[in-house]
Amino acid sequence: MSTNTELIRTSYAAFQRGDIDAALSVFHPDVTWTHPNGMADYGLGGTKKGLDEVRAFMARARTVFSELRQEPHEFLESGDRVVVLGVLHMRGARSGVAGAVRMVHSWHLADGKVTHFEDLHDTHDVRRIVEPSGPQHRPRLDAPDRIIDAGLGFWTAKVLQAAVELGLFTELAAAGPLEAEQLRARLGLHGRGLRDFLDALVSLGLLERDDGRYRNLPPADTFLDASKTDSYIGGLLEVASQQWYDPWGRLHEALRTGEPQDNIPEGTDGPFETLYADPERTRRFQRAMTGGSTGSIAAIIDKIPWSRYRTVADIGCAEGALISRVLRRHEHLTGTGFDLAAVAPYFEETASETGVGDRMSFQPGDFFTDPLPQADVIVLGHTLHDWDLDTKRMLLRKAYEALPEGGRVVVYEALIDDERRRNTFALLMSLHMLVESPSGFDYTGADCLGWMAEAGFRDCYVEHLAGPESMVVGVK
Ligand SMILES: C[S@@+](CC[C@H](N)C(=O)[O-])C[C@H]1O[C@@H](n2cnc3c(N)ncnc32)[C@H](O)[C@@H]1O
Repeated sequence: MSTNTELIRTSYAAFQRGDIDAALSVFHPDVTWTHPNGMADYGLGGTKKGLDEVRAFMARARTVFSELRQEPHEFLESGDRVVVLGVLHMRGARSGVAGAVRMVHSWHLADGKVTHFEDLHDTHDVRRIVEPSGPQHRPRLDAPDRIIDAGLGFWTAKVLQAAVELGLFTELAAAGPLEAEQLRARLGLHGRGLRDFLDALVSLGLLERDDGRYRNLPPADTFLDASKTDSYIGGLLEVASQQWYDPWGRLHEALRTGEPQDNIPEGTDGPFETLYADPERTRRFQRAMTGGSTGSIAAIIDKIPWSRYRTVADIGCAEGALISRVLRRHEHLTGTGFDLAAVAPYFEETASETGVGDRMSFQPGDFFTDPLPQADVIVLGHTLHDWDLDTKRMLLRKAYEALPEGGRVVVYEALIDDERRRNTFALLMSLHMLVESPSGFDYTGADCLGWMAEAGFRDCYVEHLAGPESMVVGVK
C-alpha cells in the first residue's frame, strides 16, 4: 500500500479514537480545508487556512453534531491525490436525529503532509439531520383552522383518489388541455360538481386552468399519469380508496379491540393469502406497492455501493419495481425477486416490459417456511412492518444466513424518528398496520439497528431516502 493512503488511513483512525492531535499530525501547518458552502449556516462552510482554523472548525462541528463518525469505504490514489469515498454517520446536536450521508474526501499531499483537504457531501441531507423539521414533520395543529383542516383531511384525500380512479390525469396527459365539458364527456361524468372538483385540483397545484381549459401541472403529469409506469404513484391512491378507506373509518374500533378492520373473516389464511385470492385486488395491490416505493427506490439506486456487488435479492418483491430499476441502472447486477407464488405473473410482466428480463428472475416462496435466496445484497422493503416482533427478527436472521461475508441487508420503509415525535407519516403508517394487519407495527431506526446487531450484522447505519422513508443498512 502506498504511503499517502497509509498516512490518510491513520488520520481517519485517530479521528475515530477522538485523538484530534494525532489526526492533525499528518496536516501541513498551512493546510487549506474546504467544506461545502451549504454548511455556512452552521458556521462550517467555506475554506479554512492553517491548523488553528481547522481546530476551530472541529470545535464548531462538535456543537452542531453530538456524534460524528467517518466510515471510509474506498481509497483511490493518483499521484499526490487520494480520493476517499465513504459515509458520514452523524447525529444533530439540537435535533437528536441520527443519520448517514455519503461523503467524498479529496486529499492533496506534498512531501508526506496534507496540503489541501476538501469534504464534499450533500448538504441537503445534512440539513435533514440537523434540522429535522423537514417534510417528515407536519405543521402543528396550533390554530382552529389547522385543526379543522386536518380533521377534514379526508376531503382532500377523496378528491385526489377520485381524480386518479376516474383517470383524469391520464386523460389530460394523453389529450392535452380540455374544457370541463370535454372532460365530462370523456370520463362519463354527470356534470354537477365538476367545476368545483376540477378547480379544487387547481387550488391543490395539480391542474392549471387557462381560458377555461384544464391541463396537468408537472407533479400530476409525472406522478399521476398511469401511462408513465416508471413514475406513477397513483396505484397507492387507488388501493387507499378501494381497500383502506373503509377500515380506517373504524380506527376507533381497532383501538378498542386491537383487531384489524379489513373484514377478513376469522379463520382464513394470512392477510396476503386472503388478498391474493382476488386477482383484481392482487393487481391493484402490486401497483400500489410500486407507487409507494418509487421515491425510495430512486434513492436506493444511488445510495448503495452497487459496484462492489454482483447479486441482489428483494424479499417480498411484489411486482419487481425495485429489482428492475436497480438492474436497469447497474448493468453488472443480476437480481432475484422472492415473494408468494401468486405474485409471479405480475413480476414476469415487469420483467418483460423493462428490458432487463434476462437478468431478473422470480423465486416463489414463503419466508416463514423457506430459506431466503442467497445474494450479495438482500433488500426488505415495507416488509418488516407487516409483522410482529418475532417475525421481524426471524427475517433479519434469515437474511444474515443468506448473505456472504461482506454482504449487506437493506431494510427500508417509513421509519419512526427515534424520539417518536416527528415523523407523523411513519406513526400513521404504524396505525395503518393496526387497521390492516393482525400484528404489524412500524418502528424506529434505533429499534432496527438493535435487531440487526442481534442478528450479527456490523457497521449498521440509518440513512434517509425520500420523504418520510429511510433505510437501515447492515453488513455481515
Ligand atoms: C407491503 S408489501 C411490500 C412490497 C415491496 N417490497 C415494496 O416495498 O413495495 C409486502 C410484500 O411481502 C410479500 N409477502 C407477504 N407474506 C410473504 C411470505 N410469507 N413470503 C414471501 N413474501 C411474502 C407480499 O406478497 C408483498 O409483496
